Amino acid sequence: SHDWNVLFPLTSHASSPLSIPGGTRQSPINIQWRDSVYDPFLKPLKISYDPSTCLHIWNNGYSFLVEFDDSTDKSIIMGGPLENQYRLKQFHFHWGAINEWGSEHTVDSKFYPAELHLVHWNAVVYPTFEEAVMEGNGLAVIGVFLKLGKHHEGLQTLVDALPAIKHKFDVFDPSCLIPSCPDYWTYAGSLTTPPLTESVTWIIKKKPIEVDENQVSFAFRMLLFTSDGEEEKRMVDNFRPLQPLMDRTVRSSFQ
Ligand SMILES: NS(=O)(=O)c1c(F)cccc1F
Ligand SMILES: [Zn+2]
Repeated sequence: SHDWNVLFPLTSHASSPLSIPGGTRQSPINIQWRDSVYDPFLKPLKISYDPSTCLHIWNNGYSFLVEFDDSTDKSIIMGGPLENQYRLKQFHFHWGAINEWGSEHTVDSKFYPAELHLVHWNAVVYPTFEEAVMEGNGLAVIGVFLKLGKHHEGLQTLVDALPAIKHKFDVFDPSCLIPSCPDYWTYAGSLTTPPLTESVTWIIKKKPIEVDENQVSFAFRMLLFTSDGEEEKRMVDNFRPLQPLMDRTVRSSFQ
């Protein structure tokens, strides 16, 4: 796994004291189910995505991501622990070389073979994604665990596009990758890749989605970290090590 625990000489913005990685709210973390605190004031998460905002899928050398047109409020989430609505920018996955590990977050120290992150930014308060990345309430990421089980139709659409990685999509509705069970945990955290800024309200769904062996192994593990012509390095184990909980409480939307 990549250890992004490197300290960056990040410029601090006069407008907002930037929390440097190695700070007090880093991600991912282990979610100890019995230590999570039910918060009755947490609202249900409201998700409304417009499939036509889907742009393309590409390999950024660290994961593969599907990017969305975030120039309007067509694909947004609101409610849950969030004070504003947040715009969908992209989703990506983290996975392991084998099915024993791969997720970034763990539940009672259990790893899942992969984890989906749907990245949203607070376009109500900040003019650009890049600025939101630097602010404590700038981002909201929905985390969904993947476990091995039956074939997942929605994911297959993505898997089919992977070989031709720079793939133009016409439409894709990422809500098909989110379990219908409304239960989630939430905590204040950070990006798990550079710049590791402490700007993420994490919303981790309690229920995993099921995908079959081939979808995880063929799809994710055929991707490469390297570009054409370089000596091939399979893209696996692209997850950050667990970070200390420090002075944080994980809240649950369920009892
Ligand atoms: N892994 S993560 O969801 O924290 C993440 C990234 F990888 C990249 C950009 C934003 C972001 F939020
Ligand atoms: Zn991620």
